[in-house]
Amino acid sequence: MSATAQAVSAEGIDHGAPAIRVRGLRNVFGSQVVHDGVDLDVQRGEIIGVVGGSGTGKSVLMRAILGLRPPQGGTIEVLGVDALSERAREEGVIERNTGVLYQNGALFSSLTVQENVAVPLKEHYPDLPADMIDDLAMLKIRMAGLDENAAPKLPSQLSGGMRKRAGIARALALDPALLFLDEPTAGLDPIGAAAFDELIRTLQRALGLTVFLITHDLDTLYTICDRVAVLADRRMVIAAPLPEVEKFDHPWVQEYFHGPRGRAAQDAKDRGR
Ligand SMILES: Nc1ncnc2c1ncn2[C@@H]1O[C@H](COP(=O)(O)OP(=O)(O)OP(=O)(O)O)[C@@H](O)[C@H]1O
Repeated sequence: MSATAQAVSAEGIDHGAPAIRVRGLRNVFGSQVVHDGVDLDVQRGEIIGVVGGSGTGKSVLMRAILGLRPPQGGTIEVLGVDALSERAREEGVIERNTGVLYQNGALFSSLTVQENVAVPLKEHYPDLPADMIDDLAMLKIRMAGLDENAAPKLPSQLSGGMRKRAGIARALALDPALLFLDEPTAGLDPIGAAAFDELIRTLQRALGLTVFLITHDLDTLYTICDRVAVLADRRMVIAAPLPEVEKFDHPWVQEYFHGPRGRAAQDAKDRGR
């Protein structure tokens, strides 16, 4: 078997391919064109921060990459797999290799934390014995920085920060190569947000994850993102390391990074936050 053949798994995952490759993506709702020619490459093992004004289509982009909503045009590859293909959808390839933390945590309110984390395990590995599922769920709960005491609690019995950690535990359930986070620090106080950023960075390094992170939080961009991608004018106007993005000549970018909040975040980074 050649090296190339070995790098491609039975389910079609190409371990040499970029984590995400989007070309010419077009998304339309009725008469509203949200994306018109979005291109994006996400490299293995990077944390990419996706920013843009409200309604520029950050969540729509994430849902398209996850195969949750077919776009009106363009191509999407995730780990070398055509994410829009029938086969990928039918076999759940993208779902099995990605973990997602939605904005509100999206936990099942009637299930405990441990039961929530077990849901994807039971769905994808129905033959796993129950005690093994419990052990795996507990491991993910600890990896997300939660105490074991949180496991039997319902989401309503947790603080906002703990709920997000429970969401991360569930996102990690299937040992994904890619983690998608939709505004992970929204609603957290600054100390909680900084701790959450730290958790993401630690997990990314320890597990070699690729992280696609939608955020409005400038501190998150400055502290943990390797590159920043900016959605504006219905496309990705730049995807580059922050120093390059800060200098990019675009009105939204200039306002965002050099307005009062942008300057405060830069100062905080310089002081070591
Ligand atoms: N299911 C849908 N039906 C109709 N329009 C939609 C749908 N989903 C998204 N849109 C529209 O697409 C645009 C982009 O939405 P999206 O949620 O991706 O924005 P966003 O960049 O994530 O915004 P925010 O930063 O405010 O969360 C919005 O104008 C929204 O109204």
